[in-house]
Amino acid sequence: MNESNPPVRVLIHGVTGRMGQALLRLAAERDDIVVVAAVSRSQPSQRVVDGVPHFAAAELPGVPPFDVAIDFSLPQGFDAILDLCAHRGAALVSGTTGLEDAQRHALDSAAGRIALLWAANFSLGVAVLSELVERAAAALPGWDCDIVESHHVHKKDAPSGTALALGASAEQGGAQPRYASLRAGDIVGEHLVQFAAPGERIELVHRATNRDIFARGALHAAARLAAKAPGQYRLRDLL
Ligand SMILES: NC(=O)C1=CN([C@@H]2O[C@H](COP(=O)(O)OP(=O)(O)OC[C@H]3O[C@@H](n4cnc5c(N)ncnc54)[C@H](OP(=O)(O)O)[C@@H]3O)[C@@H](O)[C@H]2O)C=CC1
Ligand SMILES: O=C(O)C1=N[C@H](C(=O)O)C[C@H](O)C1
Repeated sequence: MNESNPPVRVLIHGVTGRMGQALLRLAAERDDIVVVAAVSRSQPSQRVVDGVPHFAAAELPGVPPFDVAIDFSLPQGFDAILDLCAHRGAALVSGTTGLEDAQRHALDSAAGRIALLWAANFSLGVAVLSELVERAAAALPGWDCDIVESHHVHKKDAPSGTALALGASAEQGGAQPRYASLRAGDIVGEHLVQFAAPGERIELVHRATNRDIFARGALHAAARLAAKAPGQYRLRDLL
């Protein structure tokens, strides 16, 4: 880090969650990012943790200045962080899944004012899988296409955001995907895309075994997005 590039000031939204905790831990290892605020739905048990001020969702309007928010919360929390970023002119990286259509439209319109990246999955492996799925679908017209996703028992939305994004890639290639969801134990995230025809089957699988991969991808994107002009960006634009 040289003196002309001060660290990007980050707000973590959903800090008490599985992803929020990984983001906080991994952000501390980087010198291009400084976490200036951390927000959860409920009142924090400690006001400052390791030098980072913590806030409840109701206190969001009063958080200190930040360059980019990283949001891994729930759909109920999404509107408030999008509004705050738009109001403050700050960038937003969001991985929150299960958003309503109206929330996706709000993202599209906010892109006129701020730099935005929403991605259903921040792993490099899923980005590559997505391209493979589109190619396979295009090469296998008329084959059955089924997407099976498995996650931990605490996950609320189904099908997962990643399954729906892989389904969109399959549709791009001409397939008509069906979905199945499993919730079991502590599975971090598995996605199987199966193409089947009489007498043969192709299976493309991604298995995430550690959610640090998602957190690293989101932190990397946030560090780059902070300097971007308003607009909607894809993960691959920021690699
Ligand atoms: N795109 C990707 O690569 C990935 C996306 N995800 C998605 O990220 C999201 C979070 O996942 P995970 O960490 O497992 O979830 P958790 O349930 O563990 O954490 C949710 C977090 O959001 C907070 N929260 C809930 N409601 C609100 C609200 N109204 N306002 C502000 N904060 C709120 C919770 O606070 P409190 O503790 O106070 O309730 C908590 O900090 C999910 O949508 C999941 O699907 C997950 C992994 C990867
Ligand atoms: O909730 C999770 O855990 C995950 N959610 C994302 C999704 O809905 O696809 C990404 C990953 O699979 C983990």
